Amino acid sequence: MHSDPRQFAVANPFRQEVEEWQREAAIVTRDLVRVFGQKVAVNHLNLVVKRGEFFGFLGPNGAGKSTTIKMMVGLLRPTTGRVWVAGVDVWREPLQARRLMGVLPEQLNLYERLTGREFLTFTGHMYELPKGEIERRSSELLRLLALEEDADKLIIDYSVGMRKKIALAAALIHNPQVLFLDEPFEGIDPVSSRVIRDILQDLTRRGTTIFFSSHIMELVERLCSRVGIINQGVLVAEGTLQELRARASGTGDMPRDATLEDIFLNVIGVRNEEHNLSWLE
Ligand SMILES: Nc1ncnc2c1ncn2[C@@H]1O[C@H](COP(=O)(O)OP(=O)(O)OP(=O)(O)O)[C@@H](O)[C@H]1O
Repeated sequence: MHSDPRQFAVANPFRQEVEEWQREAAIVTRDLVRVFGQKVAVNHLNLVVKRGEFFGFLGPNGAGKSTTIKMMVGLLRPTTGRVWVAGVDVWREPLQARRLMGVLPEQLNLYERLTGREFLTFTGHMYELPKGEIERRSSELLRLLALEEDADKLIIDYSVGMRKKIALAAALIHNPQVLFLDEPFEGIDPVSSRVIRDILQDLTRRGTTIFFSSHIMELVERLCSRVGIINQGVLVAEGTLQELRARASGTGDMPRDATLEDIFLNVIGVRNEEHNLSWLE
């Protein structure tokens, strides 16, 4: 181990090259670890997400998805390891990193006593956007996300889906380079779900990188250019859907037209067994 970075620079002749691809990538994690007591929630995660990718992050309940996202966005300090977003070290230059990213966390931390519109205005000011621009972007986001009618209602009176949508609007208002979304479609109705999908696809076409976690396999299959699967804190598969399919069918376990759900269940080791309650006759 090289604890002194200068020592590392001398010892590692590839350092410059490494730093170059780090700058070019949208997200890089190196040996990311998070331990809670005896529990290793994330175990030496090494991941590279390229700019403009729509990356789906999958895993069963408790696999480590939210913990990973929290470490990536600066909400939870890693036990060890490092994270770069758009070339910026998230834990060494947190303010600079925050400007480049939009975040929809799992647990929404909203200002309940503000109206939806006030919350967007507040967020826009935080990112030092000009007043006129904040108004323009807020109105457009509220209209697109069908929140116009409730824009002047307090957030405390919003439904689960409305809260998610206003949080998403706040994550988008500064036009971030990298967007982190933890379960963005949970609690969202089909109409808004379609709108959000369209917005996200448009964003990636314009070069935004999206890293999102979801349990909705069909959506991930439809939207994502690449997928990572985490199980018990370990990244167990990663690639395009075609690559994952080819790998799985190469082992003889999967048909060539396997769905993402088939691949997911196979990778995390769920066999095709009957699941019945013994006491139901
Ligand atoms: N603050 C915490 N204190 C202790 N343990 C935690 C804490 N946060 C997460 N964990 C544990 O870390 C593991 C990973 O949790 P995490 O929330 O990252 O999973 P997840 O993949 O997002 O799950 P889900 O799909 O259910 O949201 C779990 O075992 C969880 O109990």
